[in-house]
Amino acid sequence: MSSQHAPILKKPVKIACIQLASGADKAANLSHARDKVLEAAAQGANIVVLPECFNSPYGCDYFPSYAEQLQPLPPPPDRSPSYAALSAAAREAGVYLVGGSIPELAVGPAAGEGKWSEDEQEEKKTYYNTSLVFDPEGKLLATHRKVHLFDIDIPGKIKFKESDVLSAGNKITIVDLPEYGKIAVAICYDIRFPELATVAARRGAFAFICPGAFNTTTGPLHWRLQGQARAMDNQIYVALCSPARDMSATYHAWGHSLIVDPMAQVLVEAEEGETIVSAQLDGEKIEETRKGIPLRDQRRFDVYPDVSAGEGVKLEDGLQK
Ligand SMILES: O=C(O)CCC(=O)C(=O)O
Repeated sequence: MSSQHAPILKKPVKIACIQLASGADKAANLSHARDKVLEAAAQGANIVVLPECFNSPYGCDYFPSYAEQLQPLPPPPDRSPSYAALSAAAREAGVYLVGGSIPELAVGPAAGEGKWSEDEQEEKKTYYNTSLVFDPEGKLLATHRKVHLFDIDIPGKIKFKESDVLSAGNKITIVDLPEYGKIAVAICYDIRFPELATVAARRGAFAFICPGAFNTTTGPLHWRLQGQARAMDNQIYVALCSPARDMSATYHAWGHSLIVDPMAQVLVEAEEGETIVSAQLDGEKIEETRKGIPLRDQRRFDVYPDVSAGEGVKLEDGLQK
């Protein structure tokens, strides 16, 4: 067996997606998320996923007022209560925690644009949609800033323009969970760009994990399909974690958190209310799928380029300090 075909998931792992009901009260959202993470852990989950923007309502109007400054890392609890809550929940529950996403505020040099005077720093505010990943000791393993901003306009249905407020991240995020192997983390609209999952899978990820908040227009058509497509193309597991739907909110999340196996079978799928869905992931299933349909040995990089290769791929290499 060549190293390319070595097992990519070292042992079976149970993953849980928490389809969280959040409201306008950030402290209440954080405390509720903690309870649900503990509940998922009590059900045997080793990796727990929260939804996109789990500490706030979702929408451009909310990003600045809910944003927290993460850098320099680690932030003290008064600067980032969400970081503190996620780290504590991961530790308390003893799980790897993909902390959905939160609006992040980067100020001055932390925004990555060089060095400014204090006055100038005040003016240089950059917002990101950022996911934080913690280990079972509560240590931050990685951050992912949403790479593809959700800017769409479907006349009469939905118009959304994250780029009015947010800046885009510029790294593909692959996180090593030492006991299990590598996962890829992306956020919502990122899933529509198949390169991210393909790069991650070809670089050894066993799962593509995507906190997301599709809506009642695109959700019914594309949410499950995107999950199955990324799983099928790459012969890996995919987990999509949505907020619960709240018809009193300005944005109506689709819900339907789901977990897909490497054959693109949906193992479990929620409806729209608050719930936890979970599934056992098994490296044997990945290997069996790849043996049966041996895409990995049949690619024609003499005919088209390998998107996962070369200097052009920008990976999260540690943390954005
Ligand atoms: O791609 C879609 O249809 C929805 C994406 C989205 O809601 C998001 O990126 O937050």
